[in-house]
Amino acid sequence: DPGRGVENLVIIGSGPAGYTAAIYAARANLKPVVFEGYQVGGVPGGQLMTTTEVENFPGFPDGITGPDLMDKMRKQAERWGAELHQEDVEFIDVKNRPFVIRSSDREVKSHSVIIATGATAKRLRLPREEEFWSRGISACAICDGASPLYKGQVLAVVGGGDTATEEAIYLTKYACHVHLLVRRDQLRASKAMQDRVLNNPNITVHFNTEAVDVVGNTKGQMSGIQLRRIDTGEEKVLEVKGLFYGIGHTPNSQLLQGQIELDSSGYILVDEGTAKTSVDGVFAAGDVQDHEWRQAVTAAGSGCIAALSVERYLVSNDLLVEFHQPVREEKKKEIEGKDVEMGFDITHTKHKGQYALRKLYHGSPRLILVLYTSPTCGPCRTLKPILNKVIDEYDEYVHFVEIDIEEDPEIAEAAGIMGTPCVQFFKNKEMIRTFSGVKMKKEYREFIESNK
Ligand SMILES: Cc1cc2nc3c(=O)[nH]c(=O)nc-3n(C[C@H](O)[C@H](O)[C@H](O)COP(=O)(O)OP(=O)(O)OC[C@H]3O[C@@H](n4cnc5c(N)ncnc54)[C@H](O)[C@@H]3O)c2cc1C
Repeated sequence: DPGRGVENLVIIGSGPAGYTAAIYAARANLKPVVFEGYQVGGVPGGQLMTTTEVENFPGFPDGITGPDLMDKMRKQAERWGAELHQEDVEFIDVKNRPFVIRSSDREVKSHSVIIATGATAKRLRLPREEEFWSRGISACAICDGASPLYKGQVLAVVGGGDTATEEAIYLTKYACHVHLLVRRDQLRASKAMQDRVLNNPNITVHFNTEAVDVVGNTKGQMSGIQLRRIDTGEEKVLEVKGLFYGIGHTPNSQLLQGQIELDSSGYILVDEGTAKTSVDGVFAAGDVQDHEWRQAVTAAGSGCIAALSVERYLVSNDLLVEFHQPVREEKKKEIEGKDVEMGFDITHTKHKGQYALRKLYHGSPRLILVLYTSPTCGPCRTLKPILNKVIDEYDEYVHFVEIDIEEDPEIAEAAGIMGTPCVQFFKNKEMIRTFSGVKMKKEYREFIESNK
């Protein structure tokens, strides 16, 4: 209990900036408390959880997937004693001291704060966007591209920058053709990405074109996009089965509005070359204060600067309480592929693969929770430990099966899975509820509680 109930440092965010700050601060024995986020500003691990290969982060000559890189950063922060909570910060007061930071589950007082909340993908706000969200419209090609809904179909991506071009190229792995819809008469993406898109026969680029709305068929499925030419005003329907957004990001600084200085777009203002915000003791790192470079390595670098600045700040204000880490408990083993190969046993609660699902579907007297995942889906990695915890609480009441939709595509298709992660509950051979995406722990708990 350093400082009698007041922490040295709270870090908000768990992208490269947040975890790097956590590693440095934990190594300096500050025992930082990290709010990793959960839903409001993106998943724990941040934006790299939504990408496949990261080929420009130093130290990985053969590249590394975004989720693997973030797993490593998280483990490194945990190893040095950072206290991690997968919760969104809902309220912060940096006008009074000590600062107060509150999530759904706890309130923490702290002498210093690092804001590393990154940025969130923008939406187009089309009239029928909500109706088709996750049922045809997605903001994450990497998470949803492999789903049966999009495989072998004609798809569209909106945007003209690096995100949109990367998504269009990625989707050609699964789609039969990809249309790239660009409002301007040119691409904003880097020259290398432009060349890859323009030379790809499976991508058609539509310049001066905007999406006006989504079109559905009589079965309620998405069947196309209403397009408008910016230059002529001409409208037409482009037949596609999926629409992916790649139109940039909004800084996650809403929590700080009215408390520290932000620029007109909402980016946190810091003194040039430092992590110092307009409030002494509050520091900012990563994309939430950087609209220019927006890279994993620059975010990590600024996280390092922020943590070192916090240490100096605490020392110079005589606030630092050193904390020496206790030995940590070993973590519970998660299910692995080999558990499946070792044979099916209905007395076990956790299973994997279609064989186990079929056996349980026909033979389990319990509520069955099926988690559909895909290998490149970052949010799936966020959800797994959360579900694991909830399943442990209801051990004898539920059976759990994980289905990888790339390994078992026919199961995913039969179940109508349109994106990952997706959770379905079955009881007495009937599907009784679907949860798409990552939900709050309490939503799964409440559903199990009332249906166990
Ligand atoms: C598709 C894609 C591919 C990319 N590929 C590369 C690449 O190859 N190389 C590269 O260098 N960069 C790449 N980038 C850019 C890179 O991901 C970002 O620059 C970097 O992740 C920014 O890190 P960050 O720590 O500032 O924020 P983020 O990664 O955005 O993380 C923000 C964190 O804050 C948390 N958060 C937000 N609000 C709250 C709240 N209220 N309470 C608690 N937590 C909160 C979120 O949950 C998240 O954990 C890519 C980005 C995208 C979208």
